[in-house]
Amino acid sequence: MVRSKILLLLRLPSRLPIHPARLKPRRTPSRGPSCTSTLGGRMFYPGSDLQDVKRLISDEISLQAIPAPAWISSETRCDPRLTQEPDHPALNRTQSVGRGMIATEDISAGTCLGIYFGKLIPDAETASNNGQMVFVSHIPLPLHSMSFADSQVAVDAMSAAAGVHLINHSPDDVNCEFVDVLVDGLPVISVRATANIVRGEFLRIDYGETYFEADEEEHPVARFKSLAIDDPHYLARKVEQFKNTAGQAAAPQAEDQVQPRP
Ligand SMILES: C[S@@+](CC[C@H](N)C(=O)[O-])C[C@H]1O[C@@H](n2cnc3c(N)ncnc32)[C@H](O)[C@@H]1O
Repeated sequence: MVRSKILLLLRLPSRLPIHPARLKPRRTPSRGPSCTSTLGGRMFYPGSDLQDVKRLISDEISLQAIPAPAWISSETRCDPRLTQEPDHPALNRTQSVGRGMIATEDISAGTCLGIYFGKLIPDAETASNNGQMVFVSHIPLPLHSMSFADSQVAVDAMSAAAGVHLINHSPDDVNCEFVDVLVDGLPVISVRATANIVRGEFLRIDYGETYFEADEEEHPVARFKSLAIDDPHYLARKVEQFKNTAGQAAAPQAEDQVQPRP
């Protein structure tokens, strides 16, 4: 069975079924676009070589094959009905969990929402440095990585403006999940909707039980819809956030909640 796992710059999540080690940042030269596999005319894994891909699609790994979605060659490699929100509130509204991904239209359960796109990192690099993951991107930005547990080949998700690597964590009440699939014969880590998602709803995915360590607190994330700046509730929410920051407790407002799905 192939298991997905997520790795973050500077820290490996110990909650997911992956190496319980920390990701050490290390800049190494890119190996260049030697992979000949393409999707939509673009290099699928620009930093990988063909051997990496062949190993991943060996007989040892059997993955469900899905047709290439229309958005596969887009910059974000995700459903165009998803967009980045710069400020995903935590449930108590005094904190934000950073950027998040949000649906701009209703999306049905089962939809492939995007793929975890990036460079393949081969065994030698993932296993190096006493089992600690190696950060192989030449881009000095915080990157997110996922890997196929059985293959030990990781993917550095390059920081596109938006993409499924920006989906925030929720321990329960998720509306999507990680799934390993083959797209046009290439193994990818995809994100699939597990429920009907309504317009304006934040995506919520389970990173796993041991992702958050002492240095980073896990917050229940809001199921709130994002509010447009001209929404009558927008200003009220900002005022409430300001008050909360000043130390006054406030409970979530019912009108902001996404309606329960059937
Ligand atoms: C895969 S990134 C998600 C995108 C991220 N919010 C950003 O702006 O880049 C994972 C990081 O988002 C933040 N995050 C996501 N969900 C969270 C949650 N429920 N509680 C606290 N932090 C969360 C944490 O900083 C975590 O390390």
